[in-house]
Amino acid sequence: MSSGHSYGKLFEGQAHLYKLLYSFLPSMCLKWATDLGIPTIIHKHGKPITLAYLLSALNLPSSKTWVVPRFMRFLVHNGLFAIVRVQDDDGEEEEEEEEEEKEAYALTPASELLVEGTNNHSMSPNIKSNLHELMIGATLRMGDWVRREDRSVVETSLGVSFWDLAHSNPEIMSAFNEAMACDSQMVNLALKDCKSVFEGIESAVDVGGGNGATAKIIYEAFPELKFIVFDLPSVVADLQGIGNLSYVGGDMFQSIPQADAVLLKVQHLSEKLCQTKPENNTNLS
Ligand SMILES: C[S@@+](CC[C@H](N)C(=O)[O-])C[C@H]1O[C@@H](n2cnc3c(N)ncnc32)[C@H](O)[C@@H]1O
Repeated sequence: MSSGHSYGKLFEGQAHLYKLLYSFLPSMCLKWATDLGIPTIIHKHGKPITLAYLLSALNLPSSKTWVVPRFMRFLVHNGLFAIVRVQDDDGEEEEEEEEEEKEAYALTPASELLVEGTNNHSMSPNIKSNLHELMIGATLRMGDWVRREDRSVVETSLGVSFWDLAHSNPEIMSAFNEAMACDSQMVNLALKDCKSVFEGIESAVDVGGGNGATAKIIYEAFPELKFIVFDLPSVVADLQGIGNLSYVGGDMFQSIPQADAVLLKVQHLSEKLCQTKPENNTNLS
């Protein structure tokens, strides 16, 4: 070969390529488990769930049940679930037979964060929004995006920016806001241990604060704090402040309101960066 790599190295390179090629599979299986509500099923079961119970809760066509143990094992390998041994209680009628140990699927800390309906820090809206087919479809167009003048891959893929898409499509906007809000609920957990961070501060601004989910959590803990949620005018237009919590519209790349502390939790920074030339990004450092 002209590059000079030995055949042995090229075989290793092929294995590495396959690894990169299929590295989207953990994400897709994460979406599969979230869409089917498997973390919630396990949680409601109240203990690790055997395959038989899981299949009965999922109620899939019989032609598809073979998928479940394979995907579950893959997700166990990736840390989303754990396998434990339990006494056989799979509900099948086995009269007077000795109880047998079976494998069962248990929640890990990661999948516990995907349980829906029982706590206020479920991350499943985040999974659904970030792995939405429109977003995944857009990332497939990165090659086209760099060849064109489009500001973002979403624009290359869909013809409009993500924000224009979201503002004209209530379903996308609400999925996005839910994703951001559930991520913000994690602040609740952090605040329990880190209250000192806000002590001694009289005012704060949450830049790109969305619908104020993070702000409300902090405001509840520190009602004396003058808290501004700063976001695009179209985002905050219909939002009502309360007490010391207020909403201000504007463009963070032009200016932001004065405050003692600035919060910047903008998960889609890459999207934003794709829309902003590097010399304008110094504000973000
Ligand atoms: C990923 S969301 C984060 C929302 C919130 N910080 C949270 O964590 O839940 C990014 C936010 O930045 C806002 N945003 C985008 N461009 C902005 C700009 N130029 N000025 C102010 N806010 C902007 C968006 O409207 C959106 O609400």
